[in-house]
Amino acid sequence: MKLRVVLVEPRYEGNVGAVARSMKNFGFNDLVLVRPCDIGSFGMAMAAHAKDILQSAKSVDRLEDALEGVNLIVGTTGKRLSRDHHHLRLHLRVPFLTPSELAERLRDKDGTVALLLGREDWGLTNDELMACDVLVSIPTSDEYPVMNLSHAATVLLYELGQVDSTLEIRLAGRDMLERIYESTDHLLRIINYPEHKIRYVVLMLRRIFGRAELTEREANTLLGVIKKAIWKVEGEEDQAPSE
Ligand SMILES: C[S@@+](CC[C@H](N)C(=O)[O-])C[C@H]1O[C@@H](n2cnc3c(N)ncnc32)[C@H](O)[C@@H]1O
Repeated sequence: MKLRVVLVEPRYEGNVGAVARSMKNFGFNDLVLVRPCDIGSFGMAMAAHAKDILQSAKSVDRLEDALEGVNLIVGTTGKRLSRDHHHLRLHLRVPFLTPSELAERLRDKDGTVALLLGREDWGLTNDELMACDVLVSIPTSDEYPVMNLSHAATVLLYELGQVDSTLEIRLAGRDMLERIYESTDHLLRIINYPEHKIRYVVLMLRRIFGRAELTEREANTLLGVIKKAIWKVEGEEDQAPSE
């Protein structure tokens, strides 16, 4: 398992430096910053012996660019009991894990996992959280659940640093998953599935497959089955006598 830490619009250079330091402490080095604040001497000082990670961090304008080549997107939040998050949990059934549960799930998996950490003031938006395959929340006190960005990163990196990846099973790439969703959409259309339900079914598939952490082999098999069904329906349409 390879880990990419993605900080979304960090506002304080000290936090960015402290995250870089923790990354090096636990053996990670892939840091991507989405529209970050300027990072000057204070940020560098906070990075201490991890200045190299800060210097090689990639800055991008769009979250999508930070997720290039990623197999699994993990979102983080301290606000786990709000109504909005209940919505995410109940309706979309995005799994809500503790850091050690996440580490357990990633054991023996091969692929790139993006760990998304949010803004110091707002965290991650609901749309950003909804785009995640898995959500993680560090169990903290109900009285004050929200941690400092770099402290939260440290707890998560500690757990992910313990993940044993000796027997690696390759996770499906997101491009392969996108092909499954597109093909399913196409298949539903050609069998005249009710138009208004198609979007919902495809969204549901996204959630199910997001939770399932499909391997490359499983995704390939599924795509093969869907393609075969499309081919069959289209073949029969071609052969049907015209009216
Ligand atoms: C200061 S917090 C964001 C505060 C914002 N008001 C909120 O509640 O989302 C900054 C980031 O730290 C991480 N974070 C803070 N507390 C956390 C917790 N208990 N579990 C997981 N991540 C946490 C999340 O990435 C969050 O977006």
